[in-house]
Amino acid sequence: MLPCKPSNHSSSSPFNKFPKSFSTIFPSATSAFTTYASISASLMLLRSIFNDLIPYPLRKHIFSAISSLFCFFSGKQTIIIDQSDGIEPNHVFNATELYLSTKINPNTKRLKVSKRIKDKGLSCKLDKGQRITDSFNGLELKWRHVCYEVEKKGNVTEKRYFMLRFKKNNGDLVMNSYLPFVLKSAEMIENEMRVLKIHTLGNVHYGSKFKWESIKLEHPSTFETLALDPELKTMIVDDLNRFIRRKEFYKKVGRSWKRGYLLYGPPGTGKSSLVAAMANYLKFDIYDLQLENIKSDSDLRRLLLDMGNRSILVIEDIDCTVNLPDRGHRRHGQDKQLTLSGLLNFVDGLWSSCGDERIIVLTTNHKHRLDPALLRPGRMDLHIHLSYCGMHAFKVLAANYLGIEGEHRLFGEIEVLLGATKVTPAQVAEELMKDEDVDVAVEGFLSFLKQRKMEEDELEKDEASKKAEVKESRELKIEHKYLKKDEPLKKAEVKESRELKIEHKCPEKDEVSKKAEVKESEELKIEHKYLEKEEASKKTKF
Ligand SMILES: Nc1ncnc2c1ncn2[C@@H]1O[C@H](COP(=O)(O)OP(=O)(O)OP(=O)(O)O)[C@@H](O)[C@H]1O
Repeated sequence: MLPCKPSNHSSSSPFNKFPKSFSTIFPSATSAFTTYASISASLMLLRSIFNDLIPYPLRKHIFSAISSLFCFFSGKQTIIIDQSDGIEPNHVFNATELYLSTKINPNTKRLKVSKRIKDKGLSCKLDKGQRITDSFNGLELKWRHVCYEVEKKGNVTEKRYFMLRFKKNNGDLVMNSYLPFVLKSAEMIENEMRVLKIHTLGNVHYGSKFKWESIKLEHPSTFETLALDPELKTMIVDDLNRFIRRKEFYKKVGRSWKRGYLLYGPPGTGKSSLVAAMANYLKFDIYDLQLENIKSDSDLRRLLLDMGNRSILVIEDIDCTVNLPDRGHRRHGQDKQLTLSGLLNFVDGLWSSCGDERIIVLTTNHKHRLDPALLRPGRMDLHIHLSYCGMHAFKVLAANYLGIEGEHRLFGEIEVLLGATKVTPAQVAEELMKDEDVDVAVEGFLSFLKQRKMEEDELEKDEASKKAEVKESRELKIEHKYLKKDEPLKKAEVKESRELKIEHKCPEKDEVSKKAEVKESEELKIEHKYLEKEEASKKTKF
């Protein structure tokens, strides 16, 4: 530690080390402060006089003329990016703000930090007046965030812009490469930070008009956690990637940039989980449309037009939500009802072109019940069948729920049973969650499968015996019918035989009568002979 020197104004004062003239040149701290205060007061006075005397438009012109003059001599070029373009927000401004928030460094003196409840982390922005230097392809780019106040009819509003300065003659590079790079980077950052939402029809309806209401989508399903056949999974992911990167292709071939998926399969096979995985993968919002709440085609049209881009419209259980009459079956006086054609119009009609990057997903447990018009190519581009759990899907679930990477001693037995039973991924998931101990959980699942197999076998037996019963009763019915059919035949036969008998009896009768006739003729003959004899004797007497 340095020893404290006693204060001695005579020779030890630092000021005394300088020549006498120096202390007269530099004023004391008090007089310097007084001078500063009076200068700034005069400047403020001048500023308010300037503001009062010169109207705002003229002031603006003066300032811009001064800054142009300054730019001319400085050898720099300047780009101004205003907060708004007329009444619309300026997309470049928002993108710049987002991009620059990633360029903040420890030298940045003042930041604005915020976080909304739904945001993932803190968001930092440049405060007004702050500067940042960026570099791009060896070019130095100086940004400044400028805020100013505008007074209009007594109301003061704050306006903001970003000022970008760079060396002259680099305008082309900045306009054609750097600013597009800023926009692209901002889009990527936005995707990264984007809070996905699920929109549903609110309970409240304003003047009988339903409105979308949204909450944060927190479904954790991803393609990694989804238990699907690997080939099917790859096919779906490839299809989504192709759809996203083919904006220009859709334009070229004259199709609206949308894609339709039909997911079908038994309950609990992961249809809703697949929709959530798609949304998380693409960073698309979900619009969950419950058709049973919609009364007419015009309601449907309005809701669909209210949807945002980069979204997935989901209509779950389309086969049982509503009974949609089609164009031909619309009853007279019911023009306002919801129709199948109204829905189809959205799927591939004119309304479908209102909006970009839209995916439509219909789900059903019974594909065969759907109207063929809905399944026509071009409406539902891909039909995805989600089925019972196979070994691949089981391994994904075992890894997710129990952390089993690779094999387990009971997997062989499980594979055989899975091939012989019908178990949905939802049932597997439920069983695997029953215990935290891996072995206990897998053993539990194996006994569940055995139990299922026994139940299914019994059910099969029951069904087989029922089928046999049904078959038997059918045969009996057929026999009965045959017998019934035979009865008139038999009656006819009996009648015929009777008639034949009668006919048979008749010749007997004839014989009797013939005999009688013969007898009669014989008697007549005898009578005749007797008469002839009598006459002959009479003749001899005479
Ligand atoms: N393929 C799967 N991969 C991972 N988990 C799944 C899968 N299928 C079902 N599950 C699990 O089962 C639960 C229910 O599945 P989900 O709701 O996706 O089935 P669904 O086919 O949509 O059923 P429903 O037809 O009844 O709506 C999910 O929360 C998930 O935990």
